[in-house]
Amino acid sequence: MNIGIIGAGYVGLTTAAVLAELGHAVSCVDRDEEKISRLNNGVIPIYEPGLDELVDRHRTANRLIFRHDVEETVRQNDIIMIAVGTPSAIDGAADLVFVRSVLKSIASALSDSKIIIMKSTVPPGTGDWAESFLIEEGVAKEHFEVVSNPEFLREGTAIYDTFHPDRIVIGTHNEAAAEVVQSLYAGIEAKTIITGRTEAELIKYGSNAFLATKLSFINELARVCEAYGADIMDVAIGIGKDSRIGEKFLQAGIGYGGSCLPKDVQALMAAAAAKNEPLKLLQAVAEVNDTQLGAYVRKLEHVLGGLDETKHIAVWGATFKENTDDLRYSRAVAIMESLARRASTLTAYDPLAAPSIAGVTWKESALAAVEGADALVIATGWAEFVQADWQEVAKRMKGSVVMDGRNVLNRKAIESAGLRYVGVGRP
Ligand SMILES: NC(=O)C1=CN([C@@H]2O[C@H](COP(=O)(O)OP(=O)(O)OC[C@H]3O[C@@H](n4cnc5c(N)ncnc54)[C@H](O)[C@@H]3O)[C@@H](O)[C@H]2O)C=CC1
Ligand SMILES: O=C(O)[C@H]1O[C@H](OP(=O)(O)OP(=O)(O)OC[C@H]2O[C@@H](n3ccc(=O)[nH]c3=O)[C@H](O)[C@@H]2O)[C@H](O)[C@@H](O)[C@@H]1O
Repeated sequence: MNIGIIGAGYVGLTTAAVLAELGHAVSCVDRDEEKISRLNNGVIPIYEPGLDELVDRHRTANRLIFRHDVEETVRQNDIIMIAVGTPSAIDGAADLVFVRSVLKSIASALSDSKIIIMKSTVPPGTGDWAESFLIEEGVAKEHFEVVSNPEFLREGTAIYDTFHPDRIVIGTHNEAAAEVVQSLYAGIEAKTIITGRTEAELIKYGSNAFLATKLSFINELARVCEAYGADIMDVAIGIGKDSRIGEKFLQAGIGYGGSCLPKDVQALMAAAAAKNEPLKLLQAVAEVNDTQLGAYVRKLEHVLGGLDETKHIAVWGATFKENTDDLRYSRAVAIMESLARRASTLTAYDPLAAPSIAGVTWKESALAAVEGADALVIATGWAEFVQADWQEVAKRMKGSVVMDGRNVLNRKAIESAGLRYVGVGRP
């Protein structure tokens, strides 16, 4: 099938590459001309394991093309997939400015029958609104069908997740359109859920909100463990073994970040509030996440006997999690901003990113960053940090405190190097 994907970000690029691999002819369009010209020169603008190889193979075989003319892409393809960003507006609601602008382009170019797939995460009711919007813009109803088809991939494992989804959700009551969308994914083994458009939109928000809830729950329980001298890692294993709860997403840490969980929690709260249904539970989920980092900084302060201009802190990790170069709502960046205001020296290292943060000096390696440090904070769970040479770290540090903000390190290896291990919610 011919598919035009609008938006060459994490979701657009991954979906484009996977659909090309499944045998479709894919055009991926972005209004960012520089991004498109880089893509046409074989430069992938994001770090996502496996994406470059897949894109390169299909681009050179002409199954995947990159362009910046949205209207022309709409004219030439039967299926249009919207994968543009839906960031938070000031009040936390999803800002649909990019979606609206894409719909305008679609309206100006649409003349024959199209299926318009909403891949972007959008609030409940957006599909209905998009349909009305296109009709108001003069498009005949019989010329299009808006279908919700939310995305559940995680950054860092996006290709694997897209080939092996837990489920494919298709939101439309139009059976023919549902069949076409389902056929796009032929070759992927997954349960397909065909439901209403608004239900599909809420499945996406509900899933991210539930994941965030699980994380704030375990992070709050980690505080209780800390107060009672118990180990949250053991407690999480014991809880997760109940198959009704599940073991995943119970890793306590300095809080969740990234471009989606924080924004989608806020957007669902805003959508609910707009219908006079305030979500108290999600309010608490966000609050726990917002305060998790402060609790950890206070712990560092306590362990060091004060956090002042005499202290040199090293931080490993800048991205919001490992295996990505994405810095959006990174808790690692937030911890650096907080520490830089108080410590005398802050040195940092990340394998992929070095954002400009006042007071932070970036080093070329993990070991260089710990030179002379009183304490080391692990803010992102990169494998390189987990496998660090702790004897060498101990030699280079001035102090001995290793703060594991992701509970990923091997405590024994650290302690046998003479260092002091401090996890989250661990004695
Ligand atoms: N990043 C992720 O892991 C996931 C994201 N999502 C959702 O997917 C959507 C996209 O997210 P990302 O890929 O992270 O976004 P992104 O910000 O990485 O990329 C969006 C792209 O859309 C382009 N764009 C914006 N307006 C345009 C227009 N009018 N015409 C053409 N191109 C336009 C931008 O230039 C940008 O390259 C969001 O709604 C997000 O919530 C869903 C699942 C996973
Ligand atoms: O809508 C989205 O964009 C995506 O949001 C998340 O994916 P992602 O943001 O890529 O990353 P996650 O793996 O969910 O991690 C989010 C944050 O939670 C943290 N986390 C995750 C798991 C855990 O056990 N503990 C924990 O602190 C991570 O370090 C990270 O900061 C969801 O997991 C995806 O299913 C969803 O498609």
